[in-house]
Amino acid sequence: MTHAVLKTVNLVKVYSGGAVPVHAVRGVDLVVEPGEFIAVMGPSGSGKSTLVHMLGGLDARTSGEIWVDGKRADTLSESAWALLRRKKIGFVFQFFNLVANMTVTDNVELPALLGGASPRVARERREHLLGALNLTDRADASPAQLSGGEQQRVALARALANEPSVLLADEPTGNLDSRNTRDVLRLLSKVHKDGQTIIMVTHDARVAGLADRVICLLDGEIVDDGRIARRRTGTAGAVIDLR
Ligand SMILES: Nc1ncnc2c1ncn2[C@@H]1O[C@H](COP(=O)(O)OP(=O)(O)OP(=O)(O)O)[C@@H](O)[C@H]1O
Repeated sequence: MTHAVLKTVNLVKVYSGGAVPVHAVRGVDLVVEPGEFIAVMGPSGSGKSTLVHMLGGLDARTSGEIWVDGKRADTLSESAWALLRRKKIGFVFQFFNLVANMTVTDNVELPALLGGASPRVARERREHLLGALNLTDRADASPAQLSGGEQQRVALARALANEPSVLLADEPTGNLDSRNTRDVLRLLSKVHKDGQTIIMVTHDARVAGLADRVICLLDGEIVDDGRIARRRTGTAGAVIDLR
């Protein structure tokens, strides 16, 4: 029997720094099976980013449990979380968050090296990813020399360099024009077909149409959780035309 890639039990986040506590996530129970592509939707302020950040250990939970690859994660120290993240979790954000003074090559190799890969393995993965993402000729560029779409593709390569158990994406196309959005979605769809588990926050119903399961949050609670029937071809690209 396979175990869940990610699991939460009664996960809660309260931001209590301000005058009034904000209950951002209220008791979320979630099981993510290997290979699922989940879109997280819901209105602004419904807790999407908070939930996904907690799943990756970027935001501490207030109470509840988080399990990553069958291991309890919410009780880990910050440094142990960082280690787990390097090995198991890839992140892509709306703003690309590349290291400005490093080349594309170094941006992509760094997480693999930090995750314990040998220089040879890091180089091989980088070559493969940049090739797959059509970025080989940009390998020596710095982020400032790249378009937004190219930067997001580099961010995707970086997030995948560790061969993570799960890719967490927070509005990955939120800052892109329609052509670059299509390119990034095509890539997400491709890695999903290759077996990558993905959880993606999006406001865009067309983007969510790529996923095979859509979770809707409202006021920090899951109010809908539905699997989308795939076409007979087995592709999930039923809503956005990725050709
Ligand atoms: N660091 C913080 N301190 C206090 N409150 C916060 C913090 N981060 C988020 N919040 C609040 O938590 C709630 C959930 O925010 P969150 O960003 O997770 O929602 P979201 O669904 O991702 O919104 P959006 O679609 O606008 O990005 C909101 O009320 C927000 O104002």
